[in-house]
Amino acid sequence: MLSVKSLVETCSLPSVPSKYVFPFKSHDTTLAEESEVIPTIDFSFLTSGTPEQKSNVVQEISCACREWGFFMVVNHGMPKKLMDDMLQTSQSFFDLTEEEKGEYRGEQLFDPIKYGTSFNASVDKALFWRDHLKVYVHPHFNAPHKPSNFREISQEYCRRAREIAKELFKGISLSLGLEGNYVEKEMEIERGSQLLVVNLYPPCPQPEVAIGLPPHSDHGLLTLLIQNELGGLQVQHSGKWVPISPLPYSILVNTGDQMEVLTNGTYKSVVHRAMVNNRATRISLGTANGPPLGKVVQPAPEFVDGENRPAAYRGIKYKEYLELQYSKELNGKSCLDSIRV
Ligand SMILES: O=C(O)CCC(=O)C(=O)O
Ligand SMILES: [Fe+2]
Repeated sequence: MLSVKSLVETCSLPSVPSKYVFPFKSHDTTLAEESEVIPTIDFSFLTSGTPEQKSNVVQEISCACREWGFFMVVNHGMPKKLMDDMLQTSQSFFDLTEEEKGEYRGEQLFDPIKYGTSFNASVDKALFWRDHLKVYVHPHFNAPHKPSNFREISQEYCRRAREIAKELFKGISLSLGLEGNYVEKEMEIERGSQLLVVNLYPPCPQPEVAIGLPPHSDHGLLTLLIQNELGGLQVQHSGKWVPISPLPYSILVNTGDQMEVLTNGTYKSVVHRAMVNNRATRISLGTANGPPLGKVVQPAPEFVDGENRPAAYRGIKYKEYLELQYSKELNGKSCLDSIRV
């Protein structure tokens, strides 16, 4: 199937082709007040703050996870140049010819490197205004061989993103009143999976009728996301859509479905979507940090209490959960709903 980038570049489209028209409902356009902003977490307090600063930031993580499931991390130590280089080499990947990128075209969910469009075009009802590159980067590192600097840059970027995720897992564990290494140990993060997802949203002639990514929650434990200067991400909060305008060089973080299952719903995954624009290409780059693919994730005993609080989800291998998500259209939290007890 034609990539959106090729569609835009080869045909001068006056309007969006009908298969890209997204069935928005009227309330889908309700935006939250501008005063609604996601919490900001100062990462440096977590790693090198005074005991008081650390305990405050753990408290802030607790509120952010309970009330939002989405927050912006600053002072995270990821070098700015590395963030710029990562976005740049990702853009260069999409700038390769379709023939060059075609090597990585595939429909198999667990292909180590997969270039494509939409989400799963064989089940998506409407197509999404989005091309993507998905690379499994941990525990086995993979990278496309073009552009030539992609391997080196993405390896360093993903390594650092994993380090940041590990510290956040510590903060999250403490915020749940557990030992700092709880999530890391329980979810075997040392050999856990990390999936790099690059989203390319070319300019769209009718941004109000198409969507980049429909409302969905992320499948993993924790997603770290960066983007170029163009907005488009919106997070669902108290029934309204909150547009996200991240500070330059901040990292957006959100809790995913595995976190909701592990904590038996204490920390929920959050629904978000990507809107498109008619000005320029937006690029976003996420790393989904999860347990090993073979790990069965189920509500942990710490969050289950007999009949007072029974397990609300059935245990399922992370790999099978990914298969389940890929077998249906991407639609809010429908995948998580299907494993609710
Ligand atoms: O493009 C964005 O801002 C969001 C991307 C996203 O939600 C995802 O890749 O799962
Ligand atoms: Fe997402």
